[in-house]
Amino acid sequence: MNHLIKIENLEKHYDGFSLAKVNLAVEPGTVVGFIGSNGAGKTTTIKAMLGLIGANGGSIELLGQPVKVNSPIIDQLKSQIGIVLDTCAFPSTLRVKDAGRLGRVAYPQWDGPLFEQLRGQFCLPEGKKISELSRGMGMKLTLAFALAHHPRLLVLDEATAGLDPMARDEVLDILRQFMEQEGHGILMSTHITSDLEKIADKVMCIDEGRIVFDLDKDAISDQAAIGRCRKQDLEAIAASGFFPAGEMRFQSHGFGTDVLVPDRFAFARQFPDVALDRISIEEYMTLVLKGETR
Ligand SMILES: Nc1ncnc2c1ncn2[C@@H]1O[C@H](COP(=O)(O)OP(=O)(O)OP(=O)(O)O)[C@@H](O)[C@H]1O
Repeated sequence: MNHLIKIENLEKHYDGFSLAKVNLAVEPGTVVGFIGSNGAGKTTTIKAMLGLIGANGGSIELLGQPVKVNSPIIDQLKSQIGIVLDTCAFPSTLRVKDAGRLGRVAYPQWDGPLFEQLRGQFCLPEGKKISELSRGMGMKLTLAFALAHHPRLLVLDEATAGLDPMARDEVLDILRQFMEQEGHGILMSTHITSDLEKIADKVMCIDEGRIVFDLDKDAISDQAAIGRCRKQDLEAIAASGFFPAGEMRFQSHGFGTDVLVPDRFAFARQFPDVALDRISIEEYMTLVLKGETR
């Protein structure tokens, strides 16, 4: 199968920060959520992937083509990739309707009626200047622009940040429609992990420039859990050898200790008296990034 995105061993060094051999893949038919704390390396990965900044090592393939910084191949691929970065990409003096004109010039397969439909759906007045749009409206305009040239791949960096909950649901519906078409895929970086609960197939987490987990969402939503432990439960679990040494992750709080349980079924067989709750992506990430280990 041809990957839409295939990054292997990507390295990028800044003063005080490095991307350390990042691997990332997006296959056709999948939505990959890319999460991590502020400054973890999401935007750096995305920019290097799109050839907007140079990399110090590794390989990048977009739609099966090798990519390097400023490579002309990016221009050729541009028509097949919709990009929404975390800022509105249009000059501030432009009006909303001018964005449609730009699209017509930039993309041979530009779909004016689709742009108009999305503009209406997103309540973007055609006469408004870009400088007069709210942050959320700017993101909606960029998304409409990205979708109206019928890309196969969407790359979204914090694209739903700044949108109210109803607008986010609307955008997620549009992304679902986009995914109904064969061969399409999305890479979306976000801090709003509840959006990923609704739409992602895979979730990748980066921390200090390293990928710390790369999982099918079902491995979190269906397979994993939080064990709600008392002190004596924690000791019994630690002593049992259920988790290899150093791989039990937990966080203590006033009411007891939460343990990250990767396989709820195996855990329940061995510790039937420990209460298990479903785990959200956010809780999973917090336990991996902030939990103690034993
Ligand atoms: N042009 C640059 N020069 C030097 N350091 C940079 C540059 N761009 C980013 N960095 C550093 O790289 C690190 C990763 O930043 P990046 O923007 O990739 O994080 P992020 O995961 O997207 O964060 P956020 O969630 O806050 O958007 C940070 O420490 C940042 O300061």
